[in-house]
Amino acid sequence: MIYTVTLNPSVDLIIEVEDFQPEKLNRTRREQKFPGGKGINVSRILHRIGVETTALGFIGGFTGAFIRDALIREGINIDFVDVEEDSRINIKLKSPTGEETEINGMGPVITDPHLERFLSKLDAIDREDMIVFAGSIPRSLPGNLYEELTKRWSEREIRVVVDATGNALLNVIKHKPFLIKPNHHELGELFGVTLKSVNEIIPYGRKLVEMGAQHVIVSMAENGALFITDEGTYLSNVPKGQVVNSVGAGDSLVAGFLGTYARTGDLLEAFRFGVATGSATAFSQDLCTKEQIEQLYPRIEIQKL
Ligand SMILES: Nc1ncnc2c1ncn2[C@@H]1O[C@H](COP(=O)(O)OP(=O)(O)OP(=O)(O)O)[C@@H](O)[C@H]1O
Ligand SMILES: O=P(O)(O)OC[C@@]1(O)O[C@H](CO)[C@@H](O)[C@@H]1O
Repeated sequence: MIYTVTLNPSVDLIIEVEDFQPEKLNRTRREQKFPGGKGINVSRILHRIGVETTALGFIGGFTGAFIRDALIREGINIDFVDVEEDSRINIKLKSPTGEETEINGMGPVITDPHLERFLSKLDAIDREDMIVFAGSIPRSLPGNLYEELTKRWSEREIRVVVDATGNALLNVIKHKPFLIKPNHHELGELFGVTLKSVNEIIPYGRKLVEMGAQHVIVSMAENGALFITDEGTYLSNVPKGQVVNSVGAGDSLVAGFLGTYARTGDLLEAFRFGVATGSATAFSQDLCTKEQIEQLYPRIEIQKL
């Protein structure tokens, strides 16, 4: 079982305007709503590729009901803690020229009893399972929550995956997470540098392995992705195509990787399938389907550097 944790799920409201004008009345010409949040996206993809998953986290109010109903309709196992306030709405504003602007909400207050209820659900996890902590930590929860949980589960030899930014990511690395997946901007931010070329990115990605991460994927959008382990560094291309909606592309990469690794135990195969999954989502309105991944998969090539 792959458990995903989304501490701050969202309704992702994707809106498209003809020609966005600040300080004017703008009208949408297309709108879509999806259950969102990084861990939830990982679970949605895992389910589509036939891997057992349960989505954990906190949901509340009418938006929480939308998220719950949408996931149940898709057949995804969920085990959320209910909170009193509404789950957030995250706005993804797209313009026809391809620019994407995001406004992510704060989310509901999570109290100590909510947190206790959530933590007790994690007791069910055992050695064969994996747990994915993905997305930002809401302000009402301790900022070191991922660190504490990664330490706890890694010590029990459970594979922990963390997709977060800044200190929430930096502080988990010493506890030897199975996988972390910063994009190249996030990697640069961790070290206070701006990284532009693959050659600049590689040494910083390797540092994360030296600091404790077992496997690191650095995604670089249309410039491919790097997979870095103790044993070596690998570069993947990405297929060329029309980006329709990149929201969730990074989460899809994580899900494709983990799902394939859980099935085959083959890290490079997992990386290749993961990249195909990320691109398939970038080229779709919603998250991608298994068929879309399989179409792109033959176009992905991995080379050892
Ligand atoms: N322009 C693109 N063309 C092809 N594939 C893409 C493109 N952009 C993203 N992808 C795919 O999505 C994966 C993740 O993209 P990216 O590096 O943008 O991660 P991210 O910033 O975590 O994503 P997001 O936050 O949008 O979910 C890439 O490795 C690639 O497979
Ligand atoms: O605010 P966070 O938790 O950092 O990110 C949340 C979010 O932007 O990430 C997902 C895409 O990766 C979206 O579904 C969701 O809206």
